[in-house]
Amino acid sequence: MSSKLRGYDASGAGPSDQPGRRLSTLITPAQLNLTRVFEQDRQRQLNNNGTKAAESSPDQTKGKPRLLLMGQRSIFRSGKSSISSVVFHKLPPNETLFLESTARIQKDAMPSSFMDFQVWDFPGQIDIFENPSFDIDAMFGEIGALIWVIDAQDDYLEAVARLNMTILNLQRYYPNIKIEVFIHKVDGLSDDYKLDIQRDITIRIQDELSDHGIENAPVTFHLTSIYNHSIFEAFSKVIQKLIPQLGILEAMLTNLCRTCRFEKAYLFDVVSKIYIATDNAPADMASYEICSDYIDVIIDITEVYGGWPRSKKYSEALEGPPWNQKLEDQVAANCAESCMVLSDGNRPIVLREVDKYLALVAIMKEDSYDKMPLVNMNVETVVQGLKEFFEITKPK
Ligand SMILES: Nc1nc2c(ncn2[C@@H]2O[C@H](COP(=O)(O)OP(=O)(O)OP(=O)(O)O)[C@@H](O)[C@H]2O)c(=O)[nH]1
Repeated sequence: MSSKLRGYDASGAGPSDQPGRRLSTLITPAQLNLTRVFEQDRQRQLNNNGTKAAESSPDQTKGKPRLLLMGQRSIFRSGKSSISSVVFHKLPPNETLFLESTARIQKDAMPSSFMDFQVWDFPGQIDIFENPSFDIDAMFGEIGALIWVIDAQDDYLEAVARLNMTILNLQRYYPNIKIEVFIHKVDGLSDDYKLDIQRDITIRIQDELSDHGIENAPVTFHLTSIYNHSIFEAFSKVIQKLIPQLGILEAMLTNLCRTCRFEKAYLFDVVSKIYIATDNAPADMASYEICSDYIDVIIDITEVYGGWPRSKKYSEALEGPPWNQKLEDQVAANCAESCMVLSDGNRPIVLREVDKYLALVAIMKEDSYDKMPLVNMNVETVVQGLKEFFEITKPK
């Protein structure tokens, strides 16, 4: 894995003048274009949300996208707290059996995530539209998405009716809010039954909305369970909608896959294992699972072996002859990278940290392992590009 590949052009044209570093001082046309498009988008969003909402939101939450987890009231618990605990706090799924019912709104900031968003978990028994003490503007003014959780193993008619009411209320004042319906706890249901339920719920919601003259409301449906990767997949899709200029990220990964002959590449938020972008090849659950499990392996190994303090003497020995180089110059990446060959189908899998939150994970094609130096060069260039992308688009 060691190399001195930095400073080479990914096209293979030969050494370049350290593109990553040069770009940080000179602004390229691509950077200028991205900055301009991003600013236009931000301005449009501000206008859409209205200034009143922005003014009334509490300071500490300002500018941070917010995911609201809501679901049906009654004694049946749809699984909102379980979802948040499994995805964002690494709680093993079977330990959610011991979670207590949520009594108050739980506001959970995600400082160790790439986007610094918040997750608000609403108690099932609260109906915010019936309760005048809730400041609806503050709640929905800067919202990223509303996630409505329906328990598929229970009678869902009441949950669907309440969701319909919520959508109708929101559509009047906040037509741009994205509503993500998680048809949850689908583990243990047959594939046919899952699809039947999804179809039934979709029709009920669309019929109700069109009865009220609302067509094309931004409502999306996901089949989820905490007992498999479907919940991460669903959250990935939700988060992707919040990323400005996602298309640019996807184009970068698609190009990377083409030049390096990767089967699939994902950009992961390491802590939550949500993927925030992928290339344009059709998504498939199996490759996502392999890549996400690989992140777990790397994290476990890092916890055991990584980041340990080396004594000065030991470091000097490593940096001395025959290498005569600083440790950080002896590896391609300062932070972390790793590669391992999967035994099934001889497909190597490669992981490269982008920064402390993000990692690029890709599955290579069967015969591409011998092209590793070229692959490293291309990956390094894309990583520099990603860093610049997030520098330009980070909230100001
Ligand atoms: N089979 C199955 N059970 C689940 C799943 N997700 C959550 N559960 C179970 O559902 C029960 C209720 O979960 P909670 O997360 O507390 O539900 P909640 O919606 O937050 O409930 P309130 O806090 O009362 O609003 C727990 O016993 C979980 O183990 C799932 O995907 N599949």
